[in-house]
Amino acid sequence: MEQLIQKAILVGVNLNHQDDFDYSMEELANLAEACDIEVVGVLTQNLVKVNTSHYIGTGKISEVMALLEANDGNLVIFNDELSPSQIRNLESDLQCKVIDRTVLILDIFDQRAKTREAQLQVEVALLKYMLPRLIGLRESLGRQSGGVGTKNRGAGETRLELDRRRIEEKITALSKELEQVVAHRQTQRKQRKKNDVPVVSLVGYTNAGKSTIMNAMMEMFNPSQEKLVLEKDMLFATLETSVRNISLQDHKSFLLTDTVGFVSKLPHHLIKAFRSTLEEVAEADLLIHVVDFSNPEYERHIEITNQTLKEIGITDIPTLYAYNKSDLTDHVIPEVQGDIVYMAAKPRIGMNELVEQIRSRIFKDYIRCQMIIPYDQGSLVSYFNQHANILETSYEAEGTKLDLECRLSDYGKYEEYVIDLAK
Ligand SMILES: Nc1nc2c(ncn2[C@@H]2O[C@H](COP(=O)(O)OP(=O)(O)OP(=O)(O)O)[C@@H](O)[C@H]2O)c(=O)[nH]1
Ligand SMILES: [Mg+2]
Repeated sequence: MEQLIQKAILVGVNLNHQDDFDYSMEELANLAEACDIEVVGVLTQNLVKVNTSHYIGTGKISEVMALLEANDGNLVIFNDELSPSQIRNLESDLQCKVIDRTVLILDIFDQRAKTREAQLQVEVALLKYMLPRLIGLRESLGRQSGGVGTKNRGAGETRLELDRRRIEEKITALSKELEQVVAHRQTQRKQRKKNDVPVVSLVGYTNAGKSTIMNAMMEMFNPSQEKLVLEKDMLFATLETSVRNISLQDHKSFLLTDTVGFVSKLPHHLIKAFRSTLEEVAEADLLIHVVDFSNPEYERHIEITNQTLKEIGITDIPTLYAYNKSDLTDHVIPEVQGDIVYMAAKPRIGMNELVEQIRSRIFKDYIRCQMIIPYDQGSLVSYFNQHANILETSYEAEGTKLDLECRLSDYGKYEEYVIDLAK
């Protein structure tokens, strides 16, 4: 473990006046903070085209150097992914460690990953990020030793070739292990699917309040049964998908999943690595897109989240928007406007409204009917008591008479006992 306090200069290039540039620099500072790095200076440059050798213009290099010296900095963080040769050139000119946004995000994920699956996913992403950088290094060594082509391998080159092979083998081994973990989870998921319970997934930008909503729901509908999930004021508090059963008062139930949040410029390898985690989301019947409505940039967050969802192939799942943290705004809460619920999960305002909106969207396949269940089928009555909304129970000569709302599939199964459809 490195004990040295990291003091960083952030460097950003604003290519052709991107309107989200300032915001992405602010976010870079938050990412650094999440890695326990102190930001001691920021430098930006407007460019029409990046400088292939150093990313920033060579004139700017001395400015970075001056900032490093003046602030005792020992690290430079670039807002965009750098090529292997750019990192090399910058490090040799600046005489200090240079990293990019991608490494920062990978590092946060690496620190936070707790389950084996998340750890494997992050490790694969890290190795995949390293691989081309290693090859870049090999190319430069090859050039130095004057070797061209593959016949004339220098000693250094061979070693790197070995390193490269080792990394590739490791990626293969880890990917295999990951596949097994994923297969296991898929079996569990299939099992759940068979039970015919709707799945609702919380999605959204990191720190929007997804885990807080999950916990609030559990408090309301699943008090003692299962563990709460971690909610914390930091980026990427949640990395693994948790699934909890939410059973409403009328015994209609659904599964609620909480998962990793998104951020702009999420490294491609990472999105790919987390695809299996996000498969849960892909199979949801309803998405709750959680938005930090108190964040001035909330519209941008919505856009980035939708874009990321699209990248993992999620486009046509009905979506409800939870405009969370509205307690920090002037907006009246709770309020429902179409697909938007203005609410605040932390002080528990608008939770009932949110649940009502979920309910009206996912329990469409319920049917109201009356049944008479013979007295020798007592277990069926208790089944319905647990899995249906019983509106009235009375005892007739032929059996127990239930006026109930039950799942269509149960209705089909026990149609022989139905005496009347909805009144
Ligand atoms: N004021 C206020 N704070 C909230 C509200 N909901 C959540 N928070 C706080 O916001 C922070 C982030 O909440 P989380 O639930 O961890 O957010 P998340 O979306 O799960 O974040 P990641 O797991 O990092 O993607 C925590 O400090 C919460 O206490 C709210 O309605 N109002
Ligand atoms: Mg969370």
